[in-house]
Amino acid sequence: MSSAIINGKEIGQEIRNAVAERVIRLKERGLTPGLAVVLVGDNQASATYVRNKQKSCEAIGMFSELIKLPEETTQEELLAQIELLNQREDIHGILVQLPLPKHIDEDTVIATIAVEKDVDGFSPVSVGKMMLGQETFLPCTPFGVMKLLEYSGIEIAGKHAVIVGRSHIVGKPMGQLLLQKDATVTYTHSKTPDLPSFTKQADILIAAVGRANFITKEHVKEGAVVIDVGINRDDNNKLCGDVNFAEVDGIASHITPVPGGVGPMTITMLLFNTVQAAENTLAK
Ligand SMILES: Nc1nc2c(c(=O)[nH]1)N[C@@H](CN(C=O)c1ccc(C(=O)N[C@@H](CCC(=O)O)C(=O)O)cc1)CN2
Repeated sequence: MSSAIINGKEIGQEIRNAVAERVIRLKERGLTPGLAVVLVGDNQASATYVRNKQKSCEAIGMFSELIKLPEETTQEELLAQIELLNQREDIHGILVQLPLPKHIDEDTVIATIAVEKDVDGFSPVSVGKMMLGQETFLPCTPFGVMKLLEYSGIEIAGKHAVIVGRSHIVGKPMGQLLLQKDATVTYTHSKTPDLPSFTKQADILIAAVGRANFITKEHVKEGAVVIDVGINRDDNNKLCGDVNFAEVDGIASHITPVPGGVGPMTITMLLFNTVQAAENTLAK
């Protein structure tokens, strides 16, 4: 029997509808949530993601502004732009699209975003608060995965979650969020020896390693929930995840497809965080 598909497009749309209602309420109070999207350089994939983010904002009545800077922008110029956005009252969320050109230090740039506008949840203060379980903006991709599990009725407490990948924006926070919901969490990565001996123990397997079709049937326990965070191109330039879907389908109880699984949730949770940031300004 095939695995149940966790449909990120459908779940994302349901959440976006609820976020759109919150935008209407804010506008009734004279406040339009505003997102600034900063894109540096000519990365084509980044340009597409940024366009999608702006379209998604418009679709639910939010304001978005694109700050498009050339590849040769200096770090100082970029930091000055962020400082200006930090001051603007019509901008509630700021995101700097990653990756940045090599001559710019991502950590320094992210740390410059005001924490109350850090809707990507990447700044050291946001990450620290998340680790402590304090209220803050959660990074959009792991936050989206938590929503996928919740909307699919998947129990987390007491389950063994195995994360493959240890990036700052997905793997590390993912483990923390699952831990906060009482999962037992194991972190693994591309250099873990005998990886299948770990992944085979997973009730919930999160693949966030960034390698096309890396997770095969030998990695997956019968009945596991498999969440594929990867966005890769295969040898035929076709979009694919970190999980070999054809092999794992039928072994997992539930699986996310690529495209249409985790990806749409990343933008959904960005909208969610930006509306929250706007609401927070009224609560002050
Ligand atoms: N500042 C940030 N930079 C980056 C982030 C991020 O969360 N914040 N994440 C990724 C890219 N990303 C958003 O920026 C992103 C990637 C993929 C998708 C998505 O919807 N994917 C679709 C397929 C899209 C396609 O056809 O190419 C899917 O999986 O269905 C959304 C957002 C790195 N940078």
